[in-house]
Amino acid sequence: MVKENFRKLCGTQVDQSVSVELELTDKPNGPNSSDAKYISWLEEHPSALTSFNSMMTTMQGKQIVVFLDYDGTLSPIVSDPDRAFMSDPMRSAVREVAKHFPTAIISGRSRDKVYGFVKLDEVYYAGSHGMDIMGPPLHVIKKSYDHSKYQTNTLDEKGNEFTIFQPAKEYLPSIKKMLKELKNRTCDVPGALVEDNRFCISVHYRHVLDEDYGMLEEIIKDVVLEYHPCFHLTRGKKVLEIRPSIEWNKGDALLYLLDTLGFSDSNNVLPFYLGDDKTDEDAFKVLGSRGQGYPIIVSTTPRDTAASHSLRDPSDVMSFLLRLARWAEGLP
Ligand SMILES: O=P(O)(O)OC[C@H]1O[C@H](O[C@H]2O[C@H](CO)[C@@H](O)[C@H](O)[C@H]2O)[C@H](O)[C@@H](O)[C@@H]1O
Repeated sequence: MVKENFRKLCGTQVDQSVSVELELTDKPNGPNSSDAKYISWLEEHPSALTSFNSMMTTMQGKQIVVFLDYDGTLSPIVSDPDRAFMSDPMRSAVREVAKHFPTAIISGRSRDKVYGFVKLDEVYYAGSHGMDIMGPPLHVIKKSYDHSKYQTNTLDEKGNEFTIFQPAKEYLPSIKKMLKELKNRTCDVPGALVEDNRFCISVHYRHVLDEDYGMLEEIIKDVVLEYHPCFHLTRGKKVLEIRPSIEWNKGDALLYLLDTLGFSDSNNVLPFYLGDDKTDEDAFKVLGSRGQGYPIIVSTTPRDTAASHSLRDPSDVMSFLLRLARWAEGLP
């Protein structure tokens, strides 16, 4: 019964890191079958580097806005989540892009943690899968978004004005309780790591032995069921994430930021969204349904995706950002 409920909570989502592993080891048609699959997938999701010039032909007269995921996009996936540092060259590339175009980072991490990794004041940040947004000050731009209940205008330490938008504010007391409970109950599962992402919680199992995984899953589903239906569970790369059950995801965060930047109904905006994980698919779909911009998936393996284009890894992402910045300067 509990298991059934747990399946309901998780939906039919598949842990992509698991499917990637299967893909790499299961090569029924010989050693090159995964390469062949990747090549045919590339035909449907061409590289944003090789398609760069043709993409740019649609840019004329349009305002580019750049949205970036963090883990797996601006920083490679590493075994210790606290050490997913951004390289200096990547930081420079993001800084270059942000000089020319409004740029935002939308991550599952807490906003403070992403800022701690990126350390750039010239970009906007949306943490907790978009449930904690630091965006442009609302009084200076056209505002068509009515979420004043969750918005506050404020100043940063340097006196810059900005707006904080937190649509899951009222869930904070429950999240704190869950966090404590999860930390207490998982401390006997070797390798399990509970990460506080402020408006959501990640439980990492990358270092949990296969034989202990079931026990960890049982603990998490017990805790989530206690708070169900106010919270639900989603899956990422070797991580289970507990999130408030509000209708708000990275796609909504993208729309909110476009709106606060003054582009809610504009046909003259061209958003790029670069991301590697399932949660980024919500943003890809939003761009698809607006029929605007370029959703770009970062992946070395073929994946089911709503993205139109692809990049292989963070190093490709860096090349793409530098190319975009050069294009803005009128350089080839
Ligand atoms: O939306 P994102 O910025 O992509 O954040 C999603 C999750 O990323 C982090 O976990 C993932 O990256 C870790 C570091 O490379 C890796 O160790 C882990 O296995 C991955 O799942 C982050 O720690 C999570 O809290 C985010 O939700």
